Amino acid sequence: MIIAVDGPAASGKGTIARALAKHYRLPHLDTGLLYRAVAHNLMSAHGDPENEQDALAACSFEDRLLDEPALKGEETGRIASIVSAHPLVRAALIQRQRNFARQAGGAVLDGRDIGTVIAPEADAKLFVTATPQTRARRRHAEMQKAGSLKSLDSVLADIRARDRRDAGREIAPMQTAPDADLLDTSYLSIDAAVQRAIALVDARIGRRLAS
Ligand SMILES: Nc1ncnc2c1ncn2[C@@H]1O[C@H](COP(=O)(O)OP(=O)(O)OP(=O)(O)O)[C@@H](O)[C@H]1O
Ligand SMILES: Nc1ccn([C@@H]2O[C@H](COP(=O)(O)O)[C@@H](O)[C@H]2O)c(=O)n1
Repeated sequence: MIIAVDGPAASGKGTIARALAKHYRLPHLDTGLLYRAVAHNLMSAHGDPENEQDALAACSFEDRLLDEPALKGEETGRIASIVSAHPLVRAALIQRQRNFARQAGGAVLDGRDIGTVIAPEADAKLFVTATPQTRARRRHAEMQKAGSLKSLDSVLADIRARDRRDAGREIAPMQTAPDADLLDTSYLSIDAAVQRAIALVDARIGRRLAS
């Protein structure tokens, strides 16, 4: 069984994807980490994220790099959203994601284009979202715990800029797959959001088995 969980920054898709993976006993891939790994390599090589060749040169890495804590930094996320707009970067990472999705027994993947590009055949697709203000508050709280002094207004501006890049790019833009279930977590606790996600996935699986 393949479950696709897409959505914008700080929407809660990773939290939900990890919970779904635990519930259905499936492996999970946060595909954002792949683009963050590219950003990390490019920054280490002092490359230009706007330069597609510099970004392509940063696409070769071992899976163990995905465990590097530095990948979760906000600047790495910002650079990731720039390099992810290059067609050659997306092409370099697509098979790695498809192989993960199509492994025996299936998987849960979260990102921006799982239900539309990586695994359009997924058995269940969720598009997780929340208001920009809610997402900024969540990201700001995360960053404060990590010692950041960045203001909430600045985090909101970053969230909006990231949304514009992710939804506005030519290739594989962030968008809701026609057959995805929308899950707005703005006014849901984590537990309520997870329970809702499980109900949506169970309903999709049930309909598929009945058809
Ligand atoms: N329903 C919720 N209510 C309150 N906080 C939430 C909820 N869902 C997630 N969070 C918190 O919001 C933050 C971002 O969640 P998460 O990492 O799952 O988002 P994401 O969409 O995967 O983000 P990104 O793609 O930017 O990494 C985390 O600190 C998480 O604990
Ligand atoms: N499937 C994906 C996943 C991510 N991206 C880009 O990477 C950036 C960082 O992702 P996070 O999930 O860690 O926020 C993100 O802003 C996207 O630009 C992508 O293009 N496709």
